[in-house]
Amino acid sequence: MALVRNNSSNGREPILSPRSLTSPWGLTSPRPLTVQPTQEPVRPLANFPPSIWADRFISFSLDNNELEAYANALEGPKEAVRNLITDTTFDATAKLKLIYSVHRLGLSYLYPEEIDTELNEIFKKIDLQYYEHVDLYTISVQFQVFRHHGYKLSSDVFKKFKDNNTGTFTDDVTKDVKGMLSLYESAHLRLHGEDLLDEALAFTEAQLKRIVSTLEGDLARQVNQVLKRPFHTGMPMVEARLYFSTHEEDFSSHESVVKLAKVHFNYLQLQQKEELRMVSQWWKDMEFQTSVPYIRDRVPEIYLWILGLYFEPYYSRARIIATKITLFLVVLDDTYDAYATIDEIRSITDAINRWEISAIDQLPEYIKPFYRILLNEYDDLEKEYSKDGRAFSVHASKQAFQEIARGYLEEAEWLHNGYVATFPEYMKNGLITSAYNVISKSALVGMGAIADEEALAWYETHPKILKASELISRLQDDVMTFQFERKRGQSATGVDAYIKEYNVSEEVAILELMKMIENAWKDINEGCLKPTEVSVALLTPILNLARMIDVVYKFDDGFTFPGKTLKDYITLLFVTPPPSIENC
Ligand SMILES: CC(C)=CCC/C(C)=C/CC/C(C)=C/COP(=O)(O)OP(=O)(O)O
Ligand SMILES: [Mg+2]
Ligand SMILES: [Mg+2]
Ligand SMILES: [Mg+2]
Repeated sequence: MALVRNNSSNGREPILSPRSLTSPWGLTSPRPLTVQPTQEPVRPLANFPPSIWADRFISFSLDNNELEAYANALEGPKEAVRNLITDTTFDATAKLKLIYSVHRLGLSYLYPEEIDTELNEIFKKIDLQYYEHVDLYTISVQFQVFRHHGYKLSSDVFKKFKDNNTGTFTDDVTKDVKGMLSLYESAHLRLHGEDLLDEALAFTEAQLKRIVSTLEGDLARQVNQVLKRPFHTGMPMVEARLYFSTHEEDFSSHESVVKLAKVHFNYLQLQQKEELRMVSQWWKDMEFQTSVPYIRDRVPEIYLWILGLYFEPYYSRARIIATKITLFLVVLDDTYDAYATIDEIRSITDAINRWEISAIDQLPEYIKPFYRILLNEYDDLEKEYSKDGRAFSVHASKQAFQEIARGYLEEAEWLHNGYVATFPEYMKNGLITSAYNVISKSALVGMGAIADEEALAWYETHPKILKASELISRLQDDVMTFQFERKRGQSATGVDAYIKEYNVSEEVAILELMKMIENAWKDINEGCLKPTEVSVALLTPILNLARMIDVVYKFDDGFTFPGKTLKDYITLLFVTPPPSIENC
């Protein structure tokens, strides 16, 4: 029986034999597949670029005394900032500005109750009339700070900036760069039906682009930064570092805030470098580079992705677990998309569904080590978490992993049969292959008591906010990866399904998918407003997953080709020294 994928009937370019496969970046297949060309199947090799980091992060050596010293150094400024947040002599404007900065610096998780009490008090007394006499920048900061923390301040606060006669924003707005910048940030918190914010987003974006080259200093840096990526769609840790270096004027009058931010950056970097060392060492020890050399070798990138979900120090173990499981997903995805034959895919999927070590015999040799490691890791997790009654979370992650394998198989069957799914059919499977169900459930495993059975039951209802995050993942990835995937013979992307379903051009299909992504962001924003269905601690990773898709795929396929955005992020967080704490 020929172990060859049927790629001729899908109407796309046939996959070339490995011998003639030349990658877009000029490398020929590194695999020794040409040794027995008559017996070896034709594999859909992608020749993914290698890791840009090699073993760089393995050599890190944590000095526990240093980590402890930072932990101790955090205590003083932490209490000082708590006192600022609860200080009764601040007026509302000053208090909201402070809380805004604390949040943007990635510090609000230290004061959840205090911040909520303060905001609640101020929000109760808010009178929309008050905003009639307040400038655009101040209103925008207040709008954001309330929405960041789930308080639905009405977008009507911006109404006065529109000219009733022309229906557009007033000249005063156009002259106020800081105001526009802040309105642009605010607009990303928009909800369904907030047309004013839709308009504000388009207007401020156009205006800021028009004037950016005329600006200087911090303001120029701030505008360039926000145009690249606004805070709301960015990775919180990176946004905190950027905010610290370009918005000093916002918080420099509070010495304790400056000090806390600096020590916090230093503490977190040490902890995170150690976590990255651990997963890098594990990856090396598991010898994936030898057993599955055809995959995208992306340990720092996947660790970064998970760090994007949650950066709080107490989720250290949770990050390690979620990183490992996400790395398993990379192996699985690339095996299905860029190596295995359809028969092998069926057999691997079956083994993953059976989930028993005896199933290893049915697998092709190259995937056996992966299968063994997968089962071992989950076994270890089950043992570890049975002790405190949390094995349910491990089971949920495992089931989601089995489900995604079936989803990947479905895509492979479509491809094998030369079938382009209908759009609804594609989306049903696409939400599964978005990987965000597996990742978000796996993220719960190490989160501790907060991620209890009730939390999991909520996940199992497939809530709107999770669906939205999955949709953003699936479609933003498709929009940015479909050309590369199509060239290689894959046709299971949302772009192709949309074109087929609605008989539109590729450009129109992409625009429509981008609109769906925008709408999903509004679902996410709505899902984060009070009263929330579950605690903010459980919602935030879902919001952050959507943010990470924007980070990775806004400009290109940043995961397959990680030399731009992700390289910069990894360098900033794990290589560049944080702000020095000397003299503070
Ligand atoms: C789908 C997606 C963006 C998932 C994000 C979560 C994540 C880190 C999953 C691991 C697998 C992965 C990197 C898929 C993206 O590449 P790809 O374009 O090859 O994925 P595809 O084969 O599903 O299109
Ligand atoms: Mg893939
Ligand atoms: Mg895939
Ligand atoms: Mg893709």
